Amino acid sequence: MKDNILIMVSVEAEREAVWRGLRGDMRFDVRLAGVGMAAAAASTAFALAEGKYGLVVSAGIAGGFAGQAGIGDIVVATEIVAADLGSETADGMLTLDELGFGSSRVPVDGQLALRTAAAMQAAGMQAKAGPVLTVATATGTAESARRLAERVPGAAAEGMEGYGVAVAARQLALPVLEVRAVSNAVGPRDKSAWRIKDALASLERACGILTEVL
Ligand SMILES: O=C(O)c1cccc(C(=O)CC[C@H]2O[C@@H](n3cnc4c(=O)[nH]cnc43)[C@H](O)[C@@H]2O)c1
Repeated sequence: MKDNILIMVSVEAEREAVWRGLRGDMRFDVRLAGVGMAAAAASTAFALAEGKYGLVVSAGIAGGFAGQAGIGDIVVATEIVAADLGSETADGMLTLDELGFGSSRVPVDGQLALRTAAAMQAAGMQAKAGPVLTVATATGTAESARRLAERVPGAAAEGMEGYGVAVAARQLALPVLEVRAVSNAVGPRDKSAWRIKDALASLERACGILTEVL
């Protein structure tokens, strides 16, 4: 890709891991989005107003859904889904699409997502392509994890920023990718079980592959 690429991460530790992986590739800018959809959308819009980019990437650590992505695995989003954005009803949740207020899903370039995941696999990484959820509240119970997996079949990972980054990119008709390294299982909250170092090491390696694929 000839155009510059904007990578949005939520916290400094992620930014450092991404930078190490990019090994000085000057096509990439890495910016802090903050935590959560709103901060991510605002920070991305600000970054896009300042620079000219051909692709926007949301990157960071994430929770992995059981049976889909384990600790240290990489998930490249095939779609970015705001999984808890909408309205609760007695019969379940209504998405933005069902409410007629736009869409809770942002499509990504499916070919690019598959190619990126395949390049990571070819380099020996545990990587897969699948839906990545954006949630306002990190999942903390088995029941919530089950409900989300049912709402979005094949959901592979959840983070808190992807949809915000993607909505900002979409305003300028820019393509978007989301790359997440799994630090914990989606389910009952147990911060002592988070393997942030492992996830950051995977994220670093994944970003090395991005320099070859993009
Ligand atoms: O404590 C640290 O050293 C540290 C280093 C890097 C990142 C963190 C974070 O806590 C980042 C928060 C960020 O992580 C995403 N995330 C991770 N797991 C989940 C999850 O199970 N559900 C939702 N989001 C998750 C999320 O995108 C947060 O913004 C700490």
